[in-house]
Amino acid sequence: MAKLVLIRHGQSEWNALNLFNGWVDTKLSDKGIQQAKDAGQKLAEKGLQFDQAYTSVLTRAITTLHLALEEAGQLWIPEEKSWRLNERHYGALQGQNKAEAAEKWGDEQVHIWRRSYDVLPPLLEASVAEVEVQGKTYPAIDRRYADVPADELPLGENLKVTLERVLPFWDEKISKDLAAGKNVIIAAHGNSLRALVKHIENISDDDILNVEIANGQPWIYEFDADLNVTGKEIVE
Ligand SMILES: O=C(O)[C@H](O)COP(=O)(O)O
Repeated sequence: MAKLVLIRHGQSEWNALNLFNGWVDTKLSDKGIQQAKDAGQKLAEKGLQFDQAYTSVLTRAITTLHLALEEAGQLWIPEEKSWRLNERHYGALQGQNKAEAAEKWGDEQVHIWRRSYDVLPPLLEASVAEVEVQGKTYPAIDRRYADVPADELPLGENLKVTLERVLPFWDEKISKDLAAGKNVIIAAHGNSLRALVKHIENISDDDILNVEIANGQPWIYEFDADLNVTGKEIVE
């Protein structure tokens, strides 16, 4: 019986400001740091022992993984980072305030952009090199993506496209570990994890709209050797 723990990163500085993050590399807020430590504490209390960790190439997820594993006394386990576990790319919405976007385009349109399965957000223009927020600039793309084929680098993603780029990583890495009986922990993002959950639980395109994963909240799955889900717990 292999276990898989999914943790959405703790609150980021931009979550706290209600801004669309996407691929912009924001840090954890103080609250987010505490949420990540609390998650690790809860995993330790459950006696979970991990064999492999995966995370994205975004600081808020990496930091969450490290804080949680440190709290659980397992910072030493093998870990791998991949852009395939990144948050969905939020296109031209990145850096915008979610409430202001709803005032500008309407609540319904913004909800569709945020939660629908297959509607793309407004795309970022390829020429846009930086996102500027409150006088600070953040690179839209940087050298961490140097090995990603140019035609795979997104300018905006819906959940469907996010799932399509997460799936090869599930097939090549995560599912193989689980089939080998390894316990795996993944620290990633609200929407890359919703994509994974959709795949793992075979959730319909309509029903995935209502799935929300809270910051720092561990979701624990148990699998048999054929990768059927035999148990699920959301740790409050
Ligand atoms: O990218 C973001 O802003 C968040 O991590 C997820 O945002 P959402 O809840 O609006 O999809």
